[in-house]
Amino acid sequence: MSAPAVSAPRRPAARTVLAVLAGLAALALPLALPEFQVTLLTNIAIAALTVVGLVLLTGVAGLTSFGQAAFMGVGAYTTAVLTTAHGWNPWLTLPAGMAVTAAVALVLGLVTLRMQGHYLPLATIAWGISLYYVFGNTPALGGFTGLRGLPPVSVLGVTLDDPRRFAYLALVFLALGIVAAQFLLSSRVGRAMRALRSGTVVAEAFGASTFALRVQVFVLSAVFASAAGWLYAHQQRFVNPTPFGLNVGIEYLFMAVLGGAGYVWGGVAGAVLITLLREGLQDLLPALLGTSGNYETVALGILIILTLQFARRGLWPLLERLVPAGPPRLLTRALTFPHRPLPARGMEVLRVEHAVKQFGGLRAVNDVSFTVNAGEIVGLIGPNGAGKSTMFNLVTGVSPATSGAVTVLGRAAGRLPARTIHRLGLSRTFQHVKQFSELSLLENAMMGGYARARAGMLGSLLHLERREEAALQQAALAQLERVGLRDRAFDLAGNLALGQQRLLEIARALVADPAFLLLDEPAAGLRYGEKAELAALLRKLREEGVTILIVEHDMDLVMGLVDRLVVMNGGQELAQGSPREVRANAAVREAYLGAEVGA
Ligand SMILES: Nc1ncnc2c1ncn2[C@@H]1O[C@H](COP(=O)(O)OP(=O)(O)OP(=O)(O)O)[C@@H](O)[C@H]1O
Repeated sequence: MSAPAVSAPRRPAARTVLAVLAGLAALALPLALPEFQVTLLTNIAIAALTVVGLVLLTGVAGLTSFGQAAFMGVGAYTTAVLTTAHGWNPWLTLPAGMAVTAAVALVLGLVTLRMQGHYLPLATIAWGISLYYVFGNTPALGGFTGLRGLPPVSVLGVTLDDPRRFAYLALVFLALGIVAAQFLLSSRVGRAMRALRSGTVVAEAFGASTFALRVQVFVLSAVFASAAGWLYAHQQRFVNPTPFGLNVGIEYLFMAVLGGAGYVWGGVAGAVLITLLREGLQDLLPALLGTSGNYETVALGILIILTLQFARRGLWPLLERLVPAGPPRLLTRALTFPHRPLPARGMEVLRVEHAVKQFGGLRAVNDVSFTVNAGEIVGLIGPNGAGKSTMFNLVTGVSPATSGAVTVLGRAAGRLPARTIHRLGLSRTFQHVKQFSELSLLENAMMGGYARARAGMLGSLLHLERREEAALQQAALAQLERVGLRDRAFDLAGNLALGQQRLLEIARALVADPAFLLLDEPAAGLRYGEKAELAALLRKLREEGVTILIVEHDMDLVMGLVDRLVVMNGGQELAQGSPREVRANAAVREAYLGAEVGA
């Protein structure tokens, strides 16, 4: 698929038309439906609001939570207590509930979000259960019988005590939640959140604090649930612990999974489907089976298993395929990012002194020392297992050296995290490409500019970072042009051949405007012509003053490109020098070069 012309005259995209129709239907439904179904519509909107928050947390950032219903409970109980016991106006208890929920989520998040793998979901189950019993066992919260007599919400003097009016309030909340979530996902913070799903390495390599991001998205999703809890409390005018228990939390997760946990509209679709199915099956199944019981829960369980089996990404991507996306739009009004001042030619950019990296009994890097000066291209070569990638990890802050010293751009890298080293001016590619295949080339490249922009989560939710975003788009397009991928900018990265994915990684690294570029086997998978273009690009970067350290096995490319070489073998430094000196070195020829590159 080639890039659609950005300036082409636009008709409204099919998806926009459908979204407008959905909006109009939502406006008409509270008036058109019988009252019982209007309440069902409100229930769907409330559930969908919670699930949209869960999509951001679970589907986008990859943090599975079974405890969202408990956060709804915090919002619901806060408004229940403040309105009934203290006479607060519900419009004041909404932000109060959000603040209390955010505080609870912050504490829980700080304690649990460092956990990896299965431990985090288990922790969410633990506090989901705990909060339920806190609600039920606290006399001031009415115990298991709950609190009643909550006042109705009023808007501009109109009391929303009628289900039809209340449905509009719930729909407005849901619409705001959907818009804010979409805004967030199309921002630099949203892209970094997506990167969290595949671990921390890429996000940290481009300057994001992954722990801070995890905490932020966790708190944000809890705040979505809190707003839903406030709605629920004022819809029912009564709260008790039952709707905030673990089984309800699990059902919200099912909604996200069924609809499509990676998609905001998938979360909404899941909430609609499960609520309607539960309602429909509750009557239908006992009639069919001739006996009463909660058979609808069994049926929904089977449906979830089938979804996990046959449509892991949920139903939304299947629906999306039916409706073509509109032409991509680029932002226009961009601010200007300042260029990073480059170190003066010849200044030391990297100093590695007696570096050792020990893995158990293995010394992957064993007493290696070398320097890289500004404006040079230095090649790090050696046979497989020589320790080159391990050395990259020491320099980039992925893992600290066991002993020895690494100084990058004037700072002792020691135990600095990768994000801090990146912000000094170092940018990198990976030996095993780390792309986000569901994002476009443009979005992938824009990730490289994370540290150049400032907007945080709040600014992104409110779309206040558009000029910064436009600047990131421009920077990304310029670098895609440089690596020859500009005309595929709107294609999905997953459609690229391996060689092109490597070029995309180089573009992403360049969007950061680096002073020091580390390339890990950039030519692997490239065709002959592409390799020549890569070499020309790297020479051009050197002319511009960028310093480059390159690990590469293609000796034709390396020998014609680099100023100096560092040769490693078995974790040790075997030789250093110009390509000519290294070619002539007998030990290097024996260990690595062999006869193929005769002196
Ligand atoms: N995290 C780790 N734990 C244990 N051993 C490791 C780890 N990372 C690397 N090693 C080992 O350290 C040695 C050096 O590996 P490294 O990947 O740095 O070599 P390399 O020169 O990059 O090789 P290649 O060219 O194949 O990528 C290998 O024996 C490897 O198995």
